[in-house]
Amino acid sequence: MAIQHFPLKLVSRRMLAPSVGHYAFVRDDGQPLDFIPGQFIQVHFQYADGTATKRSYSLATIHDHAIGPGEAVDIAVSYVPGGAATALFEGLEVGGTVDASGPFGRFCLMPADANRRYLLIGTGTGVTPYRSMLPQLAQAIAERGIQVVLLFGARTPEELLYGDEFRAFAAQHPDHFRFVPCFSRELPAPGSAHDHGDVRHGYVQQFLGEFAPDAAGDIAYLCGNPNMVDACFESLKECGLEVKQIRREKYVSSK
Ligand SMILES: Cc1cc2nc3c(=O)[nH]c(=O)nc-3n(C[C@H](O)[C@H](O)[C@H](O)COP(=O)(O)OP(=O)(O)OC[C@H]3O[C@@H](n4cnc5c(N)ncnc54)[C@H](O)[C@@H]3O)c2cc1C
Repeated sequence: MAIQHFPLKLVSRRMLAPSVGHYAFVRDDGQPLDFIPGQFIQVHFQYADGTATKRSYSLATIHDHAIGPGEAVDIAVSYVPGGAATALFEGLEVGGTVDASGPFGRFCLMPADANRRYLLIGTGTGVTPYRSMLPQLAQAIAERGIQVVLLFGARTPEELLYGDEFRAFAAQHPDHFRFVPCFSRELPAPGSAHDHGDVRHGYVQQFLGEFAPDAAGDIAYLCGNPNMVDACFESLKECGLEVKQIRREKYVSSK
């Protein structure tokens, strides 16, 4: 898939959590954006001294092929105190544009996968590739009857990005898709929206063993905080998964 350089115009934005924004752009050059769910784009800008820099953002768009002209190119941006791209995104108004390139990356579901189960593990905005993969997962459920476990690490219930959407998908596929939020700081209040039983209190890596990772049938995806990715990678290898069965995307700063 050819890498392209294109302008993105902001169409709308909303807060997903106190410090995470959902940004919906359209390509301002009227062209489609070919991508495979799980891939990311880069946003190019300059520091105050004029030095060029860029940051990477996973595509959150729920799609299973090219995003057509005028269709939304979605990303979720976590605001980092003092962050250069954070300042760019916080100051961006609807109608404003950013320079972007992409798509990049291989953190994707593979057509040749013959596994019985996907273990999808993410923290914070690291869950966005899985949002994008939902149509492909629905297809794999329909065609291959696969199981999917989504272990999503957030500090608090209000940081459960796209939680309603994942829960709705789980309700549509009750025998195949399990959504397990892990809250490191605070559990949902009894009776609140996220208080639906299948939640954990702690870090995602603490609960991997509960799902009995299985070298014979599993492929695991790890996305987000680099420490989480490393910890889960080691745990999964100890469970017998081969490196090729563990696909990783670390959200490191690309300054
Ligand atoms: C493949 C890939 C995909 C990515 N996808 C996303 C995505 O979908 N959404 C998203 O929000 N980010 C994503 N990131 C991270 C993103 O590219 C930026 O690194 C991040 O947004 C910080 O950029 P910034 O310019 O605001 O902060 P910077 O100016 O780069 O950093 C400012 C300060 O904050 C620290 N810092 C940087 N990142 C973090 C962090 N996450 N937590 C705490 N401190 C931090 C830095 O060390 C530095 O001290 C991705 C990274 C990669 C490599």
